[in-house]
Amino acid sequence: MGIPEGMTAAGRDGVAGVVAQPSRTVVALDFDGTLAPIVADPASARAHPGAAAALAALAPLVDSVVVVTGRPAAVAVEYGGLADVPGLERLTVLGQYGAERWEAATGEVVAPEVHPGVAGVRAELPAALARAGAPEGTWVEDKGRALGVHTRRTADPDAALDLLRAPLAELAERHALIVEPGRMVLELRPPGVDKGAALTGYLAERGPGPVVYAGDDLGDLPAYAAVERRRAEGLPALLVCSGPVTGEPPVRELADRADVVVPGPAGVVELLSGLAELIRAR
Ligand SMILES: O=P(O)(O)OC[C@H]1O[C@H](O[C@H]2O[C@H](CO)[C@@H](O)[C@H](O)[C@H]2O)[C@H](O)[C@@H](O)[C@@H]1O
Repeated sequence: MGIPEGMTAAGRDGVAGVVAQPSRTVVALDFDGTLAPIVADPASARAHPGAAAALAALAPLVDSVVVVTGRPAAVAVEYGGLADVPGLERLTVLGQYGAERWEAATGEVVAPEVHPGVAGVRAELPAALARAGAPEGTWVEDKGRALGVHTRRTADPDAALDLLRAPLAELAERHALIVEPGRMVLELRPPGVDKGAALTGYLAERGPGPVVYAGDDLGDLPAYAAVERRRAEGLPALLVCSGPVTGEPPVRELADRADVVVPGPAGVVELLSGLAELIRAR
């Protein structure tokens, strides 16, 4: 059975709600650290080998499945192997914290104009990193409408983050961007969107019903808050924290608010499979 022990009472209510009303249930999932194991090189990240199959088994049983990610939507689709998968014909991917939207039905990404501040940050970032003394291994991920500064491959990733936080905040602010902190990364991105707004907008489209959300990082906290608001309205919900399997500590704020902490993407895949099993067995 893929439903882990030790879930909160509210989480058990969430599971019961999903099983009672699958056709009204939205299943929302983060990508890196939740569907895809964390790896040192962001370009090498790929979904857990069982992820697409678990999603494809669950999707026809529920209202909808949506991936809500900081990645560009097209990148999550590619790294997730999520295009042209039987069972995932209705999949939605909300990328760049909700700024982009990809639908399996069209295979296209819809997104607004790139924020003008991104070009300025892109131009100034190398000099800003040099001035700040960014250690060897600091790596910039250019996501088109945002830039991520990764420290995972430096000798001391946390110290590197501490060193870079203030200079990157100053650079972002001068170009009207914000800094989104994550697991060994500081992302300079436009304000006005986050996973909470993205998920709230998506849930409003789908109507009232149970919701499952799984995430692993600070950027998932606004989505947790969106789910907690639904729960306060009396709708069943299940909050899942995908705990790190890399040796790093879990994101405490997330683990403390989750109904259950599972061991990384393998645990998420098992839980999704367990939900599908329970729905089919009802
Ligand atoms: O919202 P997510 O799907 O969780 O995306 C958040 C960021 O994830 C990626 O970085 C993280 O995963 C990398 C690959 O495992 C890892 O090397 C890095 O340390 C993590 O922070 C991605 O590179 C970013 O673009 C996403 O915004």
